[in-house]
Amino acid sequence: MKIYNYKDLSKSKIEELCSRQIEDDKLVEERVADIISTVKKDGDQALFNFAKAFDKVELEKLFLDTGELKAIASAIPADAKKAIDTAYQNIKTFHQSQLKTEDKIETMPGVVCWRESRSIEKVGLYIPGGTAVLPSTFLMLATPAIIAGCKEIVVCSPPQNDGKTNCYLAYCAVLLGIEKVYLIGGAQAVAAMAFGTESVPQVYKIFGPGNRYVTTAKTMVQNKVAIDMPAGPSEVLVIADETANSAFIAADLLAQAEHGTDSQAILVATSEEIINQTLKEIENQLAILPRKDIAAKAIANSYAVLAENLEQAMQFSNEYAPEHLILATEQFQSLIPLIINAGSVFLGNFTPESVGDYASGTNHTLPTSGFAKAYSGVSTDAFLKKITFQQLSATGLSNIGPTVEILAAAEGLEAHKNAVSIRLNFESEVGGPMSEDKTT
Ligand SMILES: NC(=O)c1ccc[n+]([C@@H]2O[C@H](COP(=O)([O-])OP(=O)(O)OC[C@H]3O[C@@H](n4cnc5c(N)ncnc54)[C@H](O)[C@@H]3O)[C@@H](O)[C@H]2O)c1
Ligand SMILES: N[C@H](CO)Cc1c[nH]c[nH+]1
Ligand SMILES: [Zn+2]
Repeated sequence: MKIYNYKDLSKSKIEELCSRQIEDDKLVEERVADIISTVKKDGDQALFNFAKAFDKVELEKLFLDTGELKAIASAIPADAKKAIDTAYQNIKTFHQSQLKTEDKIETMPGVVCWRESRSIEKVGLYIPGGTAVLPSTFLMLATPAIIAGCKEIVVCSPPQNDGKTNCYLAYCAVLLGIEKVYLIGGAQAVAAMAFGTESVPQVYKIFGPGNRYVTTAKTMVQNKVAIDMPAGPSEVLVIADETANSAFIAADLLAQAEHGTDSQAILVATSEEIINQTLKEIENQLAILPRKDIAAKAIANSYAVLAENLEQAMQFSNEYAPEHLILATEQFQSLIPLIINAGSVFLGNFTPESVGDYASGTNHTLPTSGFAKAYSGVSTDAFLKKITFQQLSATGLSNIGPTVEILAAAEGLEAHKNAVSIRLNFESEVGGPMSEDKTT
């Protein structure tokens, strides 16, 4: 892990450090474009072929049904079942609290405007399953989809070596009442949900994290379907001062590093000692990790920055716009107002990022690659559309009508003007403002 001194960093070096560009990005784009067009052309057959090529399994069918899911789920150990149930309850409680009805607003006398939510009818959820199967992602995506009231929920996850999925993922399906899990991974899963195949229903919006193939595919199908956001390889940025614990910081950095070799684990500290101690801790903790090779590569591609103070550290963090931001300092309260860009924030020395990954209740599907500058993480809102309504009484129309007539004339759109004038004239013909105002 390289160490930089913030005061020596030029603007262009900061930009380079904050960019998540990888050399073979172009190659991935070409491959993904090819996968998408093959799925569009060959449908199910392409999915069988890609499962063989990328997941090394010959599938007999592309999905597991309820009976199969129940049978697989029955192998789940009791403690895991209990842990999933607890995580589910917290995620449900937090996401249910996001359902809000908005007030009706009278913008002028007799002019009433409001918004109502409607669920997106057909949604597709991608559950990663390449380097690790992530049943936690199933909870994070399906729970808000169900709360929002989505009618059709299509779930895809890569097949495992036995051509099935594991008992944890199957248990989530049973718990959530999802009747089918499609055994499709990578860009081909995204293409299948975007365009539909003989077996896979087409959806209106695709959700879920994934590796570079999945994320690139999501960005490429956006002229056909909506997507939640680019949620690619995991990343964490830890801001630390002398009140932090270097063993805790190392553990948090390694937690995201073990997701994949392209994960990013960034430390921005106000003390050289904390950086050096953390690097030592990383070495110690790496040694005992089963996925040490993956984590070590991700750590090697990551870096530390020495900042003069916490405000400067925050400045770097806002430029980086991390998926996860950990404020490993007793001073975290004063930093909260300074946060501009971050997916999800973990406050103080006793809030490990892993709690948000699994069970605190917040969603772990979050923007990466700097997209936290513009996107939010998945929430119940992401599964809803907000439809605006307006209703005018006769008084309302006479109050607002002349304004609209003038604006329509200014744009040279006579028919727009007339849609107002015809009503105002009708009113004056029948004798002044229409008798009864029926504004809701
Ligand atoms: N941002 C978030 O919210 C968030 C949340 C959870 C996980 N993640 C990230 O999701 C990612 C999961 O990645 P993963 O690989 O473990 O699982 P994945 O399910 O995203 O990808 C596995 C699939 O990738 C495809 N693939 C693999 N190699 C390929 C190749 N050479 N060419 C074409 N396709 C190929 C295969 O079809 C395979 O099924 C990790 O990077 C993790 O950090 C992000
Ligand atoms: N850290 C991931 C989001 O970047 C989410 C996750 C799932 N399981 C463990 N972690
Ligand atoms: Zn994680």
